[in-house]
Amino acid sequence: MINQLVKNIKKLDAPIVVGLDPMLSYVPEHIQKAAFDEYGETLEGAAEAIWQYNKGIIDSTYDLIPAVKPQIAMYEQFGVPGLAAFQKTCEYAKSKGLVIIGDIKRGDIGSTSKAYAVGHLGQVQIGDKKFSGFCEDFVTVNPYLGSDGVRPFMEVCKEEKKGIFVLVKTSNPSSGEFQDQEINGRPLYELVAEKVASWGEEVMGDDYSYVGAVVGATYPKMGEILRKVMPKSYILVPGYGAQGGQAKDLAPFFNEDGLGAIVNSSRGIICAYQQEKYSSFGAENYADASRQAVLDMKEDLKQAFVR
Ligand SMILES: O=C(O)c1cc(=O)[nH]c(=O)n1[C@@H]1O[C@H](COP(=O)(O)O)[C@@H](O)[C@H]1O
Repeated sequence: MINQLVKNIKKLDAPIVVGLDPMLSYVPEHIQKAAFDEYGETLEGAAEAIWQYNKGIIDSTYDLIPAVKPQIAMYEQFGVPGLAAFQKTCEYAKSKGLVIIGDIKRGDIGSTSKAYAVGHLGQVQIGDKKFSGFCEDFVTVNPYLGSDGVRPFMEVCKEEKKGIFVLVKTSNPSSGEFQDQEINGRPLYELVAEKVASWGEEVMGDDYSYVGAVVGATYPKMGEILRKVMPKSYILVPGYGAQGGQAKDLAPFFNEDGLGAIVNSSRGIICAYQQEKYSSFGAENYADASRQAVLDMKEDLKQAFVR
């Protein structure tokens, strides 16, 4: 899948992933009304609303972007119907040729990580048959439990030719509380990055590894160091846009050839119609506003390559 992701990025000249993080308050009134008329103001109604909202965004952007990143928390808040909307969103995006990065941030003791990996990236054995519970191509993995919490994901990735993005330096304001702590004079995120590089060598695609990393756009200086520590790992870069990360700071995350990183924007794209800049589209045309926001992001990111 890493080969497919790189291929899509090259073809579209767009190192962009749209984060499908739907909150009910983002869903335009007319979509909410139709869903609630059909299912009532229930979990099912909310799940239908976020699915229809996602579908509109996918339909208006799939030809511009290589991948989407649905954040499972936004779906889980609506319980089982929400998870069904997550699955429907992943399947639909896949049918449009998009690579799916499931933002699930899992990681546990080995046997439990194995179940997460099988459920989201692999296939579960039932009797003589195997079934895919969910169908992502990549998932995000929390490395706090160490190698035995990550290796089960790597094993499934090897079998299924899928991939993971391991949290190395996250974009949030408190990320330094633990991640920047020094151990023998070196920050923890650098030690995690070294581990990512060595795990990555075990499961290589053509040019990049099945094991990628997450590094926040909000920490570009660290991004510069981490790019060098993990030369074969693709870096998923969240934090652009709504969290304040700017295109001018993104150059260090990329290699000289413009590859090596993919930048996520969730609210900046999916809620574009609620921003002053795109207000002329109106709620009815929210998906067109999202398309314009992707085109503007693509243009904006070109600054990252002006070194
Ligand atoms: O793994 C992630 O994607 C992630 C890591 C990180 O360090 N920071 C971060 O914001 N994210 C996710 O990226 C998305 C950012 O959303 P926006 O701030 O709306 O673009 C959310 O789904 C976050 O959960």
